Amino acid sequence: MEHQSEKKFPLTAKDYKLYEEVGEGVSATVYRALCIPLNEIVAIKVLDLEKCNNDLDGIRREVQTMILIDHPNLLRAHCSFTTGHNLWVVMPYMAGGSCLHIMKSAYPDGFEEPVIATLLREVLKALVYLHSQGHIHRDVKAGNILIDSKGAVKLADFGVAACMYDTGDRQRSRNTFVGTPCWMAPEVMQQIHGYDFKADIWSFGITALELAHGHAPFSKYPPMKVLLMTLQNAPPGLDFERDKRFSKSFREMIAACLVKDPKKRPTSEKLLKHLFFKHAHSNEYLARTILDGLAPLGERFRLLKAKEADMLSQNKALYEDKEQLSQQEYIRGISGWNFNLEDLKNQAALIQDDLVSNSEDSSESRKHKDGQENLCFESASHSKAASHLEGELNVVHNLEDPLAAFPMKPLRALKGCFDVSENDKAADSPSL
Ligand SMILES: Nc1ncnc2c1ncn2[C@@H]1O[C@H](COP(=O)(O)OP(=O)(O)OP(=O)(O)O)[C@@H](O)[C@H]1O
Repeated sequence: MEHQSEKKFPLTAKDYKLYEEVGEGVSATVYRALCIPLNEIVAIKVLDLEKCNNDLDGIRREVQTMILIDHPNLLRAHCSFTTGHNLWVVMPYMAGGSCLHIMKSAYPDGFEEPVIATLLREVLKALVYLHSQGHIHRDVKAGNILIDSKGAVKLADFGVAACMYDTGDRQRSRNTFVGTPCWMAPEVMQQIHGYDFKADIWSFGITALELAHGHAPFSKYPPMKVLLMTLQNAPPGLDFERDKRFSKSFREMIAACLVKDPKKRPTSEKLLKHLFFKHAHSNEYLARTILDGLAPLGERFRLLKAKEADMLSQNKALYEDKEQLSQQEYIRGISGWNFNLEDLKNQAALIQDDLVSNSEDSSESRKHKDGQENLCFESASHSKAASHLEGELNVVHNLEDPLAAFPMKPLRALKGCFDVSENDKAADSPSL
Protein backbone atom coordinates (compact mmCIF):
# COMPACT_ATOMS: atom_id res chain seq x y z
CA MET A 1 0.00 0.00 0.00
CA GLU A 2 1.41 3.40 -0.88
CA HIS A 3 2.34 6.11 1.61
CA GLN A 4 0.49 9.40 1.67
CA SER A 5 2.26 11.78 3.99
CA GLU A 6 4.69 14.44 2.77
CA LYS A 7 7.75 12.62 4.16
CA LYS A 8 8.59 9.39 2.37
CA PHE A 9 8.20 6.66 4.93
CA PRO A 10 9.89 3.48 3.70
CA LEU A 11 7.77 0.47 2.89
CA THR A 12 10.08 -2.30 4.08
CA ALA A 13 10.46 -3.74 7.57
CA LYS A 14 14.26 -3.55 7.47
CA ASP A 15 14.04 0.26 7.51
CA TYR A 16 12.44 0.19 10.95
CA LYS A 17 13.81 -0.86 14.30
CA LEU A 18 11.15 -2.18 16.68
CA TYR A 19 11.59 -1.20 20.33
CA GLU A 20 9.29 -2.03 23.23
CA GLU A 21 5.60 -2.93 23.10
CA VAL A 22 3.37 0.03 24.00
CA GLY A 23 -0.11 -1.30 23.38
CA GLU A 24 -2.20 -4.29 22.60
CA GLY A 25 -5.62 -4.51 21.04
CA VAL A 26 -7.91 -7.31 20.02
CA SER A 27 -6.22 -7.75 16.70
CA ALA A 28 -2.88 -6.03 17.00
CA THR A 29 0.24 -5.25 18.99
CA VAL A 30 1.66 -1.74 18.91
CA TYR A 31 5.40 -1.01 19.23
CA ARG A 32 7.48 2.10 19.60
CA ALA A 33 9.93 2.04 16.72
CA LEU A 34 12.56 4.00 14.87
CA CYS A 35 12.24 4.82 11.20
CA ILE A 36 15.94 4.49 10.41
CA PRO A 37 16.28 6.55 7.20
CA LEU A 38 14.24 9.44 8.60
CA ASN A 39 15.64 9.07 12.13
CA GLU A 40 12.13 9.51 13.48
CA ILE A 41 10.36 7.72 16.32
CA VAL A 42 7.07 6.18 15.17
CA ALA A 43 4.48 3.70 16.42
CA ILE A 44 3.99 0.52 14.42
CA LYS A 45 0.81 -1.47 14.72
CA VAL A 46 1.48 -5.08 13.79
CA LEU A 47 -1.54 -7.10 12.76
CA ASP A 48 -1.26 -10.84 12.33
CA LEU A 49 -3.29 -11.37 9.17
CA GLU A 50 -3.66 -15.06 9.95
CA LYS A 51 -5.46 -14.24 13.19
CA CYS A 52 -7.84 -11.73 11.68
CA ASN A 53 -10.67 -14.15 10.90
CA ASN A 54 -10.24 -13.36 7.23
CA ASP A 55 -11.55 -9.86 7.82
CA LEU A 56 -9.12 -8.47 5.30
CA ASP A 57 -11.72 -6.07 3.98
CA GLY A 58 -12.15 -4.58 7.44
CA ILE A 59 -8.41 -4.17 7.83
CA ARG A 60 -8.02 -2.65 4.38
CA ARG A 61 -10.82 -0.24 5.25
CA GLU A 62 -9.17 0.78 8.51
CA VAL A 63 -5.83 1.47 6.89
CA GLN A 64 -7.41 3.23 3.92
CA THR A 65 -9.39 5.47 6.26
CA MET A 66 -6.31 6.10 8.40
CA ILE A 67 -4.33 7.19 5.38
CA LEU A 68 -7.01 9.33 3.74
CA ILE A 69 -8.25 11.26 6.74
CA ASP A 70 -6.63 14.59 7.35
CA HIS A 71 -7.40 16.29 10.61
CA PRO A 72 -5.15 17.30 13.52
CA ASN A 73 -7.33 15.35 15.96
CA LEU A 74 -7.37 12.09 14.04
CA LEU A 75 -4.49 9.64 14.09
CA ARG A 76 -3.28 9.39 10.54
CA ALA A 77 -1.16 6.49 9.30
CA HIS A 78 2.12 7.39 7.57
CA CYS A 79 2.05 4.22 5.49
CA SER A 80 1.42 0.51 5.67
CA PHE A 81 2.84 -2.66 4.11
CA THR A 82 2.82 -6.40 4.63
CA THR A 83 5.77 -8.37 5.86
CA GLY A 84 5.38 -12.14 6.08
CA HIS A 85 1.88 -12.77 7.37
CA ASN A 86 1.83 -9.45 9.22
CA LEU A 87 0.50 -6.07 8.23
CA TRP A 88 2.52 -3.14 9.58
CA VAL A 89 0.80 0.21 9.98
CA VAL A 90 3.30 3.01 10.60
CA MET A 91 1.90 6.01 12.46
CA PRO A 92 2.96 8.95 14.62
CA TYR A 93 4.09 7.89 18.08
CA MET A 94 1.70 9.13 20.78
CA ALA A 95 4.03 9.10 23.79
CA GLY A 96 1.31 9.71 26.40
CA GLY A 97 -0.60 6.60 25.30
CA SER A 98 -4.35 6.29 25.55
CA CYS A 99 -6.52 8.06 28.12
CA LEU A 100 -7.52 4.63 29.38
CA HIS A 101 -3.87 3.75 30.07
CA ILE A 102 -3.26 7.10 31.73
CA MET A 103 -6.29 6.62 33.98
CA LYS A 104 -5.30 3.05 34.82
CA SER A 105 -1.77 4.13 35.75
CA ALA A 106 -2.40 7.38 37.57
CA TYR A 107 -6.06 8.45 37.69
CA PRO A 108 -8.10 5.36 38.61
CA ASP A 109 -11.07 7.51 39.68
CA GLY A 110 -11.09 9.67 36.59
CA PHE A 111 -9.85 13.12 35.59
CA GLU A 112 -10.77 16.59 36.81
CA GLU A 113 -13.38 18.49 34.81
CA PRO A 114 -11.06 20.96 32.98
CA VAL A 115 -8.98 18.00 31.77
CA ILE A 116 -12.10 16.19 30.59
CA ALA A 117 -13.40 19.30 28.82
CA THR A 118 -10.08 19.71 27.03
CA LEU A 119 -9.86 16.06 25.97
CA LEU A 120 -13.48 15.88 24.86
CA ARG A 121 -13.37 19.11 22.87
CA GLU A 122 -10.49 17.71 20.82
CA VAL A 123 -12.31 14.40 20.29
CA LEU A 124 -15.44 16.26 19.28
CA LYS A 125 -13.53 18.28 16.69
CA ALA A 126 -12.41 14.95 15.21
CA LEU A 127 -16.00 13.71 15.14
CA VAL A 128 -17.26 16.90 13.47
CA TYR A 129 -14.70 16.30 10.72
CA LEU A 130 -15.38 12.57 10.39
CA HIS A 131 -19.15 13.06 10.26
CA SER A 132 -18.79 15.83 7.69
CA GLN A 133 -16.80 13.37 5.57
CA GLY A 134 -19.57 10.80 5.88
CA HIS A 135 -17.80 8.52 8.37
CA ILE A 136 -19.08 7.03 11.60
CA HIS A 137 -16.24 6.15 13.96
CA ARG A 138 -18.22 3.49 15.89
CA ASP A 139 -15.64 2.94 18.62
CA VAL A 140 -15.29 6.19 20.53
CA LYS A 141 -13.89 5.37 24.00
CA ALA A 142 -11.03 6.42 26.30
CA GLY A 143 -8.87 3.55 24.96
CA ASN A 144 -8.98 5.16 21.53
CA ILE A 145 -8.13 8.70 22.65
CA LEU A 146 -4.36 9.06 22.34
CA ILE A 147 -2.13 11.88 23.58
CA ASP A 148 1.33 12.84 22.33
CA SER A 149 4.20 14.22 24.39
CA LYS A 150 3.02 17.81 23.82
CA GLY A 151 -0.55 17.09 24.95
CA ALA A 152 -2.07 16.93 21.45
CA VAL A 153 -5.13 14.66 21.41
CA LYS A 154 -5.97 12.29 18.57
CA LEU A 155 -8.82 9.87 18.09
CA ALA A 156 -7.54 6.51 16.87
CA ASP A 157 -8.67 3.11 15.74
CA PHE A 158 -10.68 3.00 12.59
CA GLY A 159 -10.99 -0.76 12.83
CA VAL A 160 -14.73 -0.45 12.95
CA ALA A 161 -15.32 2.85 11.17
CA ALA A 162 -18.07 2.82 8.58
CA CYS A 163 -18.86 5.06 5.69
CA MET A 164 -22.34 6.55 5.70
CA TYR A 165 -22.38 6.77 1.93
CA ASP A 166 -21.57 3.13 1.32
CA THR A 167 -24.05 0.99 -0.46
CA GLY A 168 -24.53 -2.75 -0.78
CA ASP A 169 -22.62 -4.98 1.62
CA ARG A 170 -20.90 -2.15 3.40
CA GLN A 171 -24.20 -0.38 3.98
CA ARG A 172 -25.64 -3.58 5.38
CA SER A 173 -22.77 -3.77 7.81
CA ARG A 174 -24.37 -0.86 9.59
CA ASN A 175 -27.09 -3.24 10.63
CA THR A 176 -24.64 -5.30 12.66
CA PHE A 177 -23.21 -5.11 16.13
CA VAL A 178 -19.93 -3.28 15.96
CA GLY A 179 -18.01 -1.61 18.75
CA THR A 180 -17.58 -2.35 22.43
CA PRO A 181 -20.75 -3.02 24.45
CA CYS A 182 -20.46 -0.45 27.25
CA TRP A 183 -20.04 2.38 24.74
CA MET A 184 -22.57 1.08 22.27
CA ALA A 185 -25.72 3.07 21.46
CA PRO A 186 -29.06 1.33 22.04
CA GLU A 187 -29.99 1.53 18.36
CA VAL A 188 -26.76 -0.27 17.45
CA MET A 189 -27.63 -3.05 19.90
CA GLN A 190 -31.19 -3.33 18.69
CA GLN A 191 -30.20 -3.96 15.09
CA ILE A 192 -33.62 -2.97 13.87
CA HIS A 193 -33.43 0.20 11.86
CA GLY A 194 -29.67 0.50 11.47
CA TYR A 195 -27.97 3.60 12.81
CA ASP A 196 -26.10 6.70 11.79
CA PHE A 197 -23.47 9.12 13.09
CA LYS A 198 -25.62 9.79 16.18
CA ALA A 199 -24.31 6.44 17.49
CA ASP A 200 -20.96 8.21 17.95
CA ILE A 201 -22.66 10.88 20.06
CA TRP A 202 -23.96 8.21 22.45
CA SER A 203 -20.47 6.66 22.71
CA PHE A 204 -19.08 10.16 23.26
CA GLY A 205 -21.45 10.61 26.24
CA ILE A 206 -20.39 7.25 27.67
CA THR A 207 -16.75 8.23 27.16
CA ALA A 208 -17.41 11.45 29.11
CA LEU A 209 -18.66 9.33 32.04
CA GLU A 210 -15.67 7.01 31.62
CA LEU A 211 -13.25 9.94 31.88
CA ALA A 212 -15.13 11.28 34.92
CA HIS A 213 -15.20 7.98 36.86
CA GLY A 214 -12.22 6.04 35.51
CA HIS A 215 -14.48 3.40 33.97
CA ALA A 216 -17.53 3.27 31.71
CA PRO A 217 -20.99 2.72 33.20
CA PHE A 218 -21.81 -1.01 33.62
CA SER A 219 -18.16 -1.89 32.89
CA LYS A 220 -18.04 -4.57 35.55
CA TYR A 221 -20.95 -6.54 34.14
CA PRO A 222 -20.91 -9.31 31.57
CA PRO A 223 -21.70 -8.23 27.99
CA MET A 224 -25.23 -9.58 27.94
CA LYS A 225 -26.10 -7.70 31.11
CA VAL A 226 -24.61 -4.51 29.69
CA LEU A 227 -26.79 -4.97 26.66
CA LEU A 228 -29.93 -5.40 28.72
CA MET A 229 -29.13 -2.54 31.07
CA THR A 230 -28.47 -0.18 28.18
CA LEU A 231 -31.68 -1.17 26.45
CA GLN A 232 -34.05 -1.21 29.38
CA ASN A 233 -32.72 1.25 31.95
CA ALA A 234 -32.91 4.99 31.74
CA PRO A 235 -29.65 6.31 30.28
CA PRO A 236 -26.71 6.61 32.67
CA GLY A 237 -25.56 10.05 33.73
CA LEU A 238 -23.68 11.97 36.39
CA ASP A 239 -25.17 11.41 39.82
CA PHE A 240 -26.38 14.47 41.76
CA GLU A 241 -24.86 13.22 45.02
CA ARG A 242 -21.83 11.17 44.07
CA ASP A 243 -20.70 13.51 41.30
CA LYS A 244 -21.09 16.80 43.13
CA ARG A 245 -17.62 17.88 42.06
CA PHE A 246 -18.77 18.25 38.45
CA SER A 247 -20.58 21.25 37.01
CA LYS A 248 -24.15 21.55 35.81
CA SER A 249 -22.97 22.15 32.27
CA PHE A 250 -21.02 18.87 32.30
CA ARG A 251 -24.05 16.98 33.59
CA GLU A 252 -26.21 18.59 30.91
CA MET A 253 -23.76 17.90 28.12
CA ILE A 254 -23.72 14.20 29.02
CA ALA A 255 -27.50 14.09 29.34
CA ALA A 256 -27.82 15.62 25.86
CA CYS A 257 -25.67 12.82 24.37
CA LEU A 258 -27.26 9.97 26.28
CA VAL A 259 -30.79 10.19 24.95
CA LYS A 260 -32.10 6.90 23.64
CA ASP A 261 -33.79 8.38 20.62
CA PRO A 262 -30.88 9.16 18.28
CA LYS A 263 -32.88 11.89 16.56
CA LYS A 264 -32.98 13.81 19.84
CA ARG A 265 -29.22 13.74 20.27
CA PRO A 266 -27.34 16.81 19.03
CA THR A 267 -25.04 16.59 16.03
CA SER A 268 -21.33 16.76 16.79
CA GLU A 269 -21.26 20.27 15.37
CA LYS A 270 -24.03 21.48 17.64
CA LEU A 271 -22.54 19.73 20.65
CA LEU A 272 -19.23 21.50 20.13
CA LYS A 273 -21.04 24.79 20.83
CA HIS A 274 -22.16 23.51 24.26
CA LEU A 275 -21.23 25.70 27.22
CA PHE A 276 -19.25 22.82 28.76
CA PHE A 277 -16.51 23.13 26.16
CA LYS A 278 -15.87 26.74 27.15
CA HIS A 279 -13.98 25.21 30.11
CA ALA A 280 -11.51 23.56 27.76
CA HIS A 281 -7.82 24.51 27.91
CA SER A 282 -4.79 24.12 25.66
CA ASN A 283 -2.74 21.04 24.74
CA GLU A 284 0.09 22.33 26.92
CA TYR A 285 -2.29 22.37 29.86
CA LEU A 286 -2.98 18.66 29.28
CA ALA A 287 0.72 17.87 29.03
CA ARG A 288 1.39 19.79 32.23
CA THR A 289 -1.57 18.41 34.15
CA ILE A 290 -1.79 14.73 33.27
CA LEU A 291 1.47 13.75 31.56
CA ASP A 292 4.01 15.34 33.89
CA GLY A 293 5.56 12.75 36.15
CA LEU A 294 4.25 9.73 34.24
CA ALA A 295 6.70 6.92 33.49
CA PRO A 296 7.51 6.29 29.80
CA LEU A 297 4.65 4.60 27.95
CA GLY A 298 6.43 1.25 27.46
CA GLU A 299 7.12 0.98 31.17
CA ARG A 300 3.56 1.85 32.13
CA PHE A 301 2.25 -0.65 29.61
CA ARG A 302 4.53 -3.39 30.97
CA LEU A 303 3.37 -2.75 34.56
CA LEU A 304 -0.30 -2.75 33.60
CA LYS A 305 0.12 -5.94 31.62
CA ALA A 306 1.87 -7.68 34.51
CA LYS A 307 -0.86 -6.54 36.90
CA GLU A 308 -3.60 -7.81 34.61
CA ALA A 309 -1.83 -11.14 34.05
CA ASP A 310 -1.56 -11.49 37.80
CA MET A 311 -5.25 -10.82 38.32
CA LEU A 312 -6.12 -13.23 35.56
CA SER A 313 -4.08 -16.05 37.04
CA GLN A 314 -5.65 -15.44 40.45
CA ASN A 315 -9.06 -15.72 38.92
CA LYS A 316 -8.29 -18.75 36.78
CA ALA A 317 -9.21 -21.17 39.52
CA LEU A 318 -12.64 -19.56 39.81
CA TYR A 319 -13.39 -19.20 36.14
CA GLU A 320 -12.51 -22.28 34.30
CA ASP A 321 -14.17 -22.37 30.96
CA LYS A 322 -13.20 -20.07 28.15
CA GLU A 323 -16.40 -18.10 27.98
CA GLN A 324 -16.31 -17.25 31.67
CA LEU A 325 -12.70 -16.29 31.37
CA SER A 326 -13.51 -13.85 28.63
CA GLN A 327 -16.22 -12.40 30.84
CA GLN A 328 -13.73 -12.07 33.62
CA GLU A 329 -11.42 -10.18 31.30
CA TYR A 330 -14.34 -7.93 30.59
CA ILE A 331 -15.03 -7.38 34.26
CA ARG A 332 -11.42 -6.33 34.69
CA GLY A 333 -12.19 -3.58 32.25
CA ILE A 334 -10.11 -4.64 29.27
CA SER A 335 -11.33 -2.17 26.71
CA GLY A 336 -10.40 -4.34 23.78
CA TRP A 337 -13.25 -6.75 24.39
CA ASN A 338 -15.50 -6.68 21.41
CA PHE A 339 -19.05 -7.85 21.08
CA ASN A 340 -19.35 -11.35 19.78
CA LEU A 341 -22.80 -11.50 18.33
CA GLU A 342 -22.65 -15.27 17.93
CA ASP A 343 -21.94 -15.74 21.66
CA LEU A 344 -24.85 -13.52 22.57
CA LYS A 345 -27.16 -15.23 20.12
CA ASN A 346 -26.19 -18.56 21.61
CA GLN A 347 -26.86 -17.26 25.10
CA ALA A 348 -30.26 -15.93 24.04
CA ALA A 349 -31.09 -19.19 22.26
CA LEU A 350 -30.50 -21.07 25.51
CA ILE A 351 -33.42 -19.27 27.12
CA GLN A 352 -36.36 -21.59 27.26
CA ASP A 353 -39.74 -20.02 26.66
CA ASP A 354 -41.31 -21.86 29.61
CA LEU A 355 -38.55 -20.58 31.86
CA VAL A 356 -39.39 -17.11 30.68
CA SER A 357 -43.12 -17.36 31.28
CA ASN A 358 -42.69 -19.04 34.66
CA SER A 359 -40.68 -16.15 35.88
CA GLU A 360 -42.97 -13.45 34.56
CA ASP A 361 -45.08 -13.19 37.68
CA SER A 362 -42.16 -12.93 40.03
CA SER A 363 -41.60 -9.63 41.72
CA GLU A 364 -38.24 -9.48 39.98
CA SER A 365 -39.78 -9.52 36.54
CA ARG A 366 -42.33 -6.92 37.60
CA LYS A 367 -39.47 -4.71 38.64
CA HIS A 368 -37.96 -5.03 35.19
CA LYS A 369 -41.19 -4.31 33.40
CA ASP A 370 -40.73 -0.71 34.47
CA GLY A 371 -37.36 -0.83 32.86
CA GLN A 372 -38.84 -1.92 29.58
CA GLU A 373 -41.25 0.95 29.56
CA ASN A 374 -38.30 3.26 29.87
CA LEU A 375 -37.43 2.23 26.37
CA CYS A 376 -40.32 4.19 24.99
CA PHE A 377 -40.60 6.99 27.52
CA GLU A 378 -37.34 8.62 28.26
CA SER A 379 -36.85 9.42 31.92
CA ALA A 380 -35.63 12.97 32.26
CA SER A 381 -34.32 12.44 35.76
CA HIS A 382 -30.97 10.85 36.09
CA SER A 383 -31.34 10.44 39.81
CA LYS A 384 -34.39 8.30 39.11
CA ALA A 385 -32.23 6.42 36.66
CA ALA A 386 -29.64 5.92 39.35
CA SER A 387 -32.12 4.47 41.83
CA HIS A 388 -33.56 2.24 39.14
CA LEU A 389 -30.07 1.12 38.35
CA GLU A 390 -29.47 0.39 42.01
CA GLY A 391 -32.46 -1.95 41.89
CA GLU A 392 -30.94 -3.59 38.83
CA LEU A 393 -27.60 -4.03 40.45
CA ASN A 394 -29.12 -5.63 43.52
CA VAL A 395 -30.33 -8.55 41.46
CA VAL A 396 -26.82 -9.44 40.40
CA HIS A 397 -25.98 -12.41 42.57
CA ASN A 398 -23.86 -14.59 40.46
CA LEU A 399 -21.68 -13.05 37.84
CA GLU A 400 -20.15 -16.40 37.00
CA ASP A 401 -23.35 -17.51 35.38
CA PRO A 402 -23.91 -15.52 32.23
CA LEU A 403 -27.65 -16.00 32.42
CA ALA A 404 -28.38 -15.98 36.12
CA ALA A 405 -27.94 -12.26 36.42
CA PHE A 406 -30.45 -11.42 33.71
CA PRO A 407 -34.09 -10.71 34.20
CA MET A 408 -36.09 -13.20 32.16
CA LYS A 409 -38.63 -11.01 30.46
CA PRO A 410 -36.15 -8.72 28.74
CA LEU A 411 -34.22 -11.82 27.78
CA ARG A 412 -37.15 -13.03 25.77
CA ALA A 413 -37.35 -9.66 24.12
CA LEU A 414 -33.69 -9.93 23.40
CA LYS A 415 -34.23 -13.30 21.86
CA GLY A 416 -36.72 -11.64 19.55
CA CYS A 417 -34.13 -9.01 18.84
CA PHE A 418 -31.67 -11.61 17.64
CA ASP A 419 -34.29 -13.23 15.47
CA VAL A 420 -34.26 -10.17 13.23
CA SER A 421 -32.78 -11.24 9.95
CA GLU A 422 -31.94 -9.23 6.86
CA ASN A 423 -35.42 -9.98 5.52
CA ASP A 424 -37.16 -8.87 8.68
CA LYS A 425 -35.63 -5.46 8.81
CA ALA A 426 -38.60 -3.82 7.16
CA ALA A 427 -40.82 -4.91 10.05
CA ASP A 428 -41.90 -1.67 11.61
CA SER A 429 -42.42 -2.66 15.22
CA PRO A 430 -39.27 -3.45 17.11
CA SER A 431 -39.37 -6.44 19.42
CA LEU A 432 -38.46 -4.36 22.41
N1 LIG B 1 0.23 5.65 17.62
C1 LIG B 1 0.27 5.14 18.84
N2 LIG B 1 1.13 5.61 19.76
C2 LIG B 1 1.17 5.09 21.00
N3 LIG B 1 0.36 4.11 21.45
C3 LIG B 1 -0.54 3.60 20.59
C4 LIG B 1 -0.63 4.08 19.24
N4 LIG B 1 -1.61 3.41 18.62
C5 LIG B 1 -2.11 2.55 19.52
N5 LIG B 1 -1.48 2.65 20.71
C6 LIG B 1 -1.75 1.86 21.93
O1 LIG B 1 -2.05 0.53 21.55
C7 LIG B 1 -3.35 0.15 21.99
C8 LIG B 1 -3.99 -0.80 20.99
O2 LIG B 1 -4.04 -0.19 19.71
P1 LIG B 1 -5.34 -0.26 18.79
O3 LIG B 1 -6.49 0.24 19.59
O4 LIG B 1 -5.08 0.45 17.54
O5 LIG B 1 -5.43 -1.82 18.52
P2 LIG B 1 -6.75 -2.60 18.14
O6 LIG B 1 -6.45 -4.05 18.03
O7 LIG B 1 -7.38 -1.95 16.95
O8 LIG B 1 -7.57 -2.28 19.45
P3 LIG B 1 -9.08 -2.42 19.84
O9 LIG B 1 -9.78 -3.09 18.72
O10 LIG B 1 -8.96 -3.21 21.09
O11 LIG B 1 -9.55 -1.02 20.13
C9 LIG B 1 -4.09 1.48 22.16
O12 LIG B 1 -5.13 1.38 23.10
C10 LIG B 1 -2.98 2.41 22.63
O13 LIG B 1 -2.81 2.29 24.02
